[in-house]
Amino acid sequence: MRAMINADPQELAKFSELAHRWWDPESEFRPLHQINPLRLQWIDSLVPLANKQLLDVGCGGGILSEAMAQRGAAQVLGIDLAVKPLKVAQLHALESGVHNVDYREIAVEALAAERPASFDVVTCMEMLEHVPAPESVVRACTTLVKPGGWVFFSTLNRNAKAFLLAIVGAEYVLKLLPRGTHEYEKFIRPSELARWCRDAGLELQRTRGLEYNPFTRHYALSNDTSVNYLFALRKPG
Ligand SMILES: C[S@@+](CC[C@H](N)C(=O)[O-])C[C@H]1O[C@@H](n2cnc3c(N)ncnc32)[C@H](O)[C@@H]1O
Repeated sequence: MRAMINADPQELAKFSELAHRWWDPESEFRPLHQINPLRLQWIDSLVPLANKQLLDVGCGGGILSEAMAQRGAAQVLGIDLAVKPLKVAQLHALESGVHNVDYREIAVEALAAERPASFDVVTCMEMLEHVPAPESVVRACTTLVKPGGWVFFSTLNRNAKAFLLAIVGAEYVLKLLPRGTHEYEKFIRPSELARWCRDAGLELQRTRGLEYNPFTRHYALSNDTSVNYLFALRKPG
């Protein structure tokens, strides 16, 4: 019997369908391209990535995985369950001549059973709001990181402002994202994510918000976690 996989096939199909545009900075993936230098810089400032073993969970087309590899990581493994984005990621790394990144189609829970305590840093960005049981992803990421290592999550908060900005604004008014990209019920309050992390055995170190300015069309890190936010956590050593 096949084990139950913690994934929504419609979500995976959605990302596969758009995969060929992943690296087009003017496509639906423009927001990921824009936030990438900000999150990369923040992560690298907390835990210098050079010579580290990194895991990027829900890596998609590899925007963050490849950037972390280029920062000098010893090795980056990007995993996802959508096949086409992984192929795009692989091809892009080949074209960029980046050799210290690998991609694999495997559930994070399965990798946790295979390679516990193997990574210095685990990143899982903009992914938790697309899975049926995000707390299971949090537990698996905790298993995968070495004692003393760091885990980073980013996701969307669940409140009226996030609904207005991340769904009505981004999908319907500004059309930054295709309609149906996000489902409000799957958004996660910081208090919920903090509880799952605590229960898994992670200690919260820092929280940052990500703000979008529709006039300048730019993102910035801020203290406002009401829409998009990031957590930096550590597994006790
Ligand atoms: C919005 S994209 C974010 C991609 C990347 N993490 C980034 O921030 O640049 C969400 C990704 O999560 C992946 N995803 C959704 N459900 C997943 C699951 N259950 N396991 C692994 N990846 C999943 C999708 O295929 C997609 O690549």
